Amino acid sequence: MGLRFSVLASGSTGNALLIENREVRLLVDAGLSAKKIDQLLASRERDGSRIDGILVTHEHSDHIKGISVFARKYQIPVYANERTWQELERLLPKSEFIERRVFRTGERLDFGSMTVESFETSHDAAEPVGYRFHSGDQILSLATDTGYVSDKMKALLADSDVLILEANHDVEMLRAGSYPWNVKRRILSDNGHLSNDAAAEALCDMLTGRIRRVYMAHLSRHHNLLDLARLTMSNILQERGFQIGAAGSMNAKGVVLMDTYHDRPTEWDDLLLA
Ligand SMILES: O=c1ccn([C@@H]2O[C@H](COP(=O)(O)O)[C@@H](O)[C@H]2O)c(=O)[nH]1
Repeated sequence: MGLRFSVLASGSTGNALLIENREVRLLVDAGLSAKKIDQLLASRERDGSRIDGILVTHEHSDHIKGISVFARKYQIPVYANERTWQELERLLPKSEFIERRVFRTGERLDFGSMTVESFETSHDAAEPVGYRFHSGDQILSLATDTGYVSDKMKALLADSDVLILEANHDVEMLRAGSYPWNVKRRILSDNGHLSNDAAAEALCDMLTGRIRRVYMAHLSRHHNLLDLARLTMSNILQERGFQIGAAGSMNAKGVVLMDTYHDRPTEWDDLLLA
């Protein structure tokens, strides 16, 4: 059954991903106000009353800010692993009124005809995860907020039709930027965020034939630019012999690099399309 998704918002001002097939609709993270999430959903002609679950990647505010209000307003169950739940219970207002579901890291959960699998990422949160969504023979994977892509992650992510992958910063922009040194050190660490170069290097190991599109996600507004991320990643990939396909081209050869935005959703992506 066909999967489609829209990255509703991506970056440290708030993250949310909408994914659905004909029967099931899920949100991953709700890191913006509930009002803003309502607006973003409306712009994709959806609303909160038909969301079957909210999956949480980790407890940082840009991933959970709107969860409490949104989940309670529409009575949507929230899924996270045990250690993330411990943090959510501490951080979220009125968390006792949220429908609490445990999604253990590494397990698969069936949501009707959609199966979701979580996997460990490398970030300075209690138990951060990424997710893979299976519907029929289609797979979408999401890996943001990770300072490092392990071989285990690479093997999972390589087996995806479409990948949403963090490309947070340009290393030189970050080094020259105004963040305090301890913040820069954190971002650059294995428990921080992937740079454009690191994302491309990891991608080189993952482009083994299946991945057709990669969404460059969680870009810093201070230390990155969409064009710079695209150029840096394209250069590295092309140097290694990979072809970069044209966005929007139905018969794109090679991998297509796609944009995400802080403040507006991406167009629907039907995984079935070439
Ligand atoms: O003063 C700050 C600014 C940012 N952070 C954290 O750094 C990373 C990257 O942020 P970008 O906005 O993508 O540049 C993110 O995790 C922020 O939360 C910070 O800790 N302190």
